[in-house]
Amino acid sequence: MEGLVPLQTAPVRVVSSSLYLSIKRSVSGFAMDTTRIKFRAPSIRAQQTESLAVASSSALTIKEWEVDMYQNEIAISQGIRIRRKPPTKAPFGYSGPFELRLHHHHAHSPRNILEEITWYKDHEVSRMKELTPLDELKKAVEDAPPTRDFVGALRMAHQRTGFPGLIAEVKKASPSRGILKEDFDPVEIAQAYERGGAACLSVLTDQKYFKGGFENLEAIRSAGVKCPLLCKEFVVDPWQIYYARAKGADAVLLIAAVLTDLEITYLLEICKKLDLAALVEVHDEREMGRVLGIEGIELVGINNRSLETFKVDISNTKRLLEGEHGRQIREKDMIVVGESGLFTPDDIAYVQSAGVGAVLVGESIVKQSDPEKGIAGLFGRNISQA
Ligand SMILES: O=P(O)(O)OC[C@@H](O)[C@@H](O)c1c[nH]c2ccccc12
Repeated sequence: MEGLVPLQTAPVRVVSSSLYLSIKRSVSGFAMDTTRIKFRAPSIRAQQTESLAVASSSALTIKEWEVDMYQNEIAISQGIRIRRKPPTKAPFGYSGPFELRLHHHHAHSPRNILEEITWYKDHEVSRMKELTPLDELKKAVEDAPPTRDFVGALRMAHQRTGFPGLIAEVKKASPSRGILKEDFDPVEIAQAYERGGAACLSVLTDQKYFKGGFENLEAIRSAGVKCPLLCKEFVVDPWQIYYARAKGADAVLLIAAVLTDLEITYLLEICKKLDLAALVEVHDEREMGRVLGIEGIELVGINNRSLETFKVDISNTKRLLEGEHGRQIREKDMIVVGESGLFTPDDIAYVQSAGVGAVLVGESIVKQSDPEKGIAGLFGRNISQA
């Protein structure tokens, strides 16, 4: 946590600035005062305006490039391999303090699927923001009905059944498994999950890679499903949190492999403000260590699938809960969610004995012609009643 600015000085003003830009300004502490550059122009004489504008825009381009580079430096220092944007060439041949680093940024194509999704998301979000600016979302959020208690629902289900609380996933397809269900009716699936005893639901909202959508989230909510809903997205910008809340989410996913510690801290703060639960997802020891250093996390997900290689190994959950990390998790009373690759009652028993209080399951139950029965098959008994 060293190097973090206290939250009150971190920029809470998210209007029209991307998360990573605003955060990085505060982290690296250098003066990137774009407002000043812009505001100075009108006050000078007309014939100077144009050349100044050119100079300012070069200065701005350089500063923006530097900001990206600083962002990468911070991420690299935290062991984050996912680059948040395709690296661009240094503007005007300028390399600043990064001369020695530049050879790391040659690859202009994504190195793995998570990086590809993250780059695409950045692009998608900037387009969506133009259609629905943050101010508009803020108004929608004010009028939105209150959220339902995601964490409470998991704890209650655990008490009621003696099994880890189930987050059942409404997922049509994935980059690793292709189409999971052709005749996909999100509302029907959600209702079947609820009847089958799911504590909460996870709804994929990514269109391009998972064939999901925010319309599914909205439709499930307005169909009267009572289970709290997790918006399963690749969050790279605070705008997405407001959007998820406006579309009926009760919780959002934050992936530690793509977000720096400060970004997670900042996004958690926004979730708190909007009454949303946050599921912070890790895949390895390093990410688990980082997440344990961040205050205020109630739900930590251990993904058994690598989003870089697609390799699935459920012993990942056990490994990450051993030793010092497991001790800290118990001490903090966090709920651990075992995620991905769970198919049988033995799999459930295995991750339960490793220490999870909840599981996130998609493929094995969504594929069934009757997802309600799929849940009973997964647990080895009907969990819809006590
Ligand atoms: O279908 P599975 O193997 O049961 O996995 C569900 C869920 O864990 C998986 O969809 C998931 C976990 N973390 C993610 C992050 C993004 C997209 C998807 C995921």
